[in-house]
Amino acid sequence: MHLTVLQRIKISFAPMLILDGKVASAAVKAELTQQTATLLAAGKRAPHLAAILVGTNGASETYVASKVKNCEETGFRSSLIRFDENIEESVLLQKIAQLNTDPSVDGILVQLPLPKQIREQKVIEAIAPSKDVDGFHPISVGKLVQGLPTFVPATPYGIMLLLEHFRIETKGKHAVVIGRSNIVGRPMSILLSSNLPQGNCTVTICHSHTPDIKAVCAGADILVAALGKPGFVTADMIKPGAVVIDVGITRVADPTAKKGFRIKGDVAYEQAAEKTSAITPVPGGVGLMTIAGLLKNTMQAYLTTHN
Ligand SMILES: NC(=O)C1=CN([C@@H]2O[C@H](COP(=O)(O)OP(=O)(O)OC[C@H]3O[C@@H](n4cnc5c(N)ncnc54)[C@H](OP(=O)(O)O)[C@@H]3O)[C@@H](O)[C@H]2O)C=CC1
Ligand SMILES: Nc1nc(=O)c2c([nH]1)NC[C@@H]1CN(c3ccc(C(=O)N[C@@H](CCC(=O)O)C(=O)O)cc3)C=[N+]21
Repeated sequence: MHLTVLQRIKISFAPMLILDGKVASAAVKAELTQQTATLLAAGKRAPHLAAILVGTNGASETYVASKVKNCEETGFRSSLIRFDENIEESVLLQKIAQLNTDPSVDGILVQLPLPKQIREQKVIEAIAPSKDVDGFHPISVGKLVQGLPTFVPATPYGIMLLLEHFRIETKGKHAVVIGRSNIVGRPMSILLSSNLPQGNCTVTICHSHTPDIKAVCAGADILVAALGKPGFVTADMIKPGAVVIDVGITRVADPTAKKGFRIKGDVAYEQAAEKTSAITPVPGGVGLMTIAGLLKNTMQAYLTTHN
């Protein structure tokens, strides 16, 4: 059934809320910009993020460029270190070792995915945990699981910040996370089940072996889709009034679009939105919060070594 916006407002308790990543990330960035200005006024240096990009993957280029731009907007220093697609693993590990001991660098990020000849796990474990602003190092993950202060992976961290910004009540709710990757689904499930203000959910985590995933999702008060299958979540999988967080970012060819592609989320937005109480748009939702989470981690890395 297709309803106009006005009809929807009339039949629901409250109008559907768009969880706008532009608005929430701007609030996070404004706070960080203020903090940086205070540091500079006190004669201290700005936080410094070093981002490493291997090869010329189009999407990775876009994300890293955006991270660097956001650093600049916040008054942070950033260094973009580029390597050829064919570099040897040892060269990358050597660079990381150098950044680990460079006192002018607070955070180190190696953009994933990496080319085949490089073992991702080796790279993740080479980063000093004190500079691990992606939160992918096993020490960071272990602390997260134990509920200890640490760097939280930027995407789930950004989602927690988004929920906080829009004052979404999570306590006692049933959250379903689709996807169990180390960078999104798994840490997301840990945060939602933690006793943080935006946690205290009962969490179900789904993956490619989950039977009857539609029914599981339809039981969710909070549904996080992070599987990378455009339009996977359809209206029949949504409990009326649910909060839906769409993490998916897939480039789908579209000759009518300016760049020749369009970005699609994991949720069939139009049909889903009619049933939700709140939903994130793609683009303009979780992606922007990921960058906000990364910037917050970089400030935290700076403060722990400068205070
Ligand atoms: N907005 C942002 O800031 C970010 C967006 N992303 C996007 O989020 C999406 C997920 O990323 P990422 O976690 O890295 O992806 P991965 O490919 O690493 O993980 C996908 C997960 O989804 C599960 N999955 C795949 N197909 C199905 C299915 N049909 N039913 C149930 N589960 C399924 C997989 O299960 P199994 O483990 O069994 O294979 C896996 O656990 C991508 O679109 C990515 O581009 C990623 C990072 C940041
Ligand atoms: N070491 C590492 N850390 C990461 O955090 C990491 C990574 N590797 N590899 C890839 C994923 C993906 N990711 C995104 C970041 C920003 C947007 C983003 O800014 N999205 C905007 C724009 C989207 C666009 O125009 O492409 C939006 O959704 O509105 C999206 C996705 C970080 N990741």
